Amino acid sequence: MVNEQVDDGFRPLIRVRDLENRFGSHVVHQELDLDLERGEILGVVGGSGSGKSVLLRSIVGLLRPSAGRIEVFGEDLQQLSASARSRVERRFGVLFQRGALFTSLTLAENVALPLIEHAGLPRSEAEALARLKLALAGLPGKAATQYPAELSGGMIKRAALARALALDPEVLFLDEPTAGLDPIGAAAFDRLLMTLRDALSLSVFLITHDLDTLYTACDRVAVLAQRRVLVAGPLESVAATDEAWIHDYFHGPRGRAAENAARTA
Ligand SMILES: Nc1ncnc2c1ncn2[C@@H]1O[C@H](COP(=O)(O)OP(=O)(O)OP(=O)(O)O)[C@@H](O)[C@H]1O
Repeated sequence: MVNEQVDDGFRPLIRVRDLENRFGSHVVHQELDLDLERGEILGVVGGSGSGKSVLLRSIVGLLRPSAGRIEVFGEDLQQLSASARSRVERRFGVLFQRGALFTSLTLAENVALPLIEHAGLPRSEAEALARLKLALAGLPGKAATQYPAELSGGMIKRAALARALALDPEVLFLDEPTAGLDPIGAAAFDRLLMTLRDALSLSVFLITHDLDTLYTACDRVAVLAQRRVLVAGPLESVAATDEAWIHDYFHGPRGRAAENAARTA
């Protein structure tokens, strides 16, 4: 694997080595290595079914890998006790592919839930803090009392982001956050992500099929193919890799359009 890392003298925040994930005889990952550096937005791309979401679930502790090592903040997740692991996992914020908000709760109640359940805050304080998180995610004040069904797709994504930020995470995991958004909404979400990364010193693991996001928001890109991370590095060097899927992805009509848009921006 080619893994051009940011040489800032620190260990990577997340270090995945020799990861294997299999479901029965279906091997999804084998000998997969990946680093997430502190403060970076890492774009994770790959064909449908290449194992991007499975990788995310392995790192955040929702799926036990078949083999390999996942170090987070310098600690090997498999070696930790359940309570130590849950302390590590509390430092993660996750936005899943379909947002996964509770439809029977208002946005403030949705965002307050982790604050009540995991931080033990009383409801009134949790909901006050939830309103701040919703504002941080760019939602107007009145959104706090609205239900998910009353909102546009873009607002739902922002609310899910607010919930992912509820416990002040250090690392944010996003699974296709701009899927289903119109190009203007997607570009606004990309800008919000960069602003939050800078303001909150976040590190971001971002699964995306959105080429514009890769060009505008990501510091590095990792390509999943052939059960592993085939290449990881700055976008220009990844796009120049001589491999059929990578070539078609970055140099097809959509890839060229995204590159031109980024150049003229
Ligand atoms: N719980 C599971 N049981 C069995 N197979 C699974 C399970 N979860 C994922 N898989 C399989 O693992 C493979 C990788 O799935 P994954 O969802 O990670 O792909 P992906 O790269 O995120 O795809 P997409 O871009 O379409 O979202 C798929 O073949 C999927 O069917």
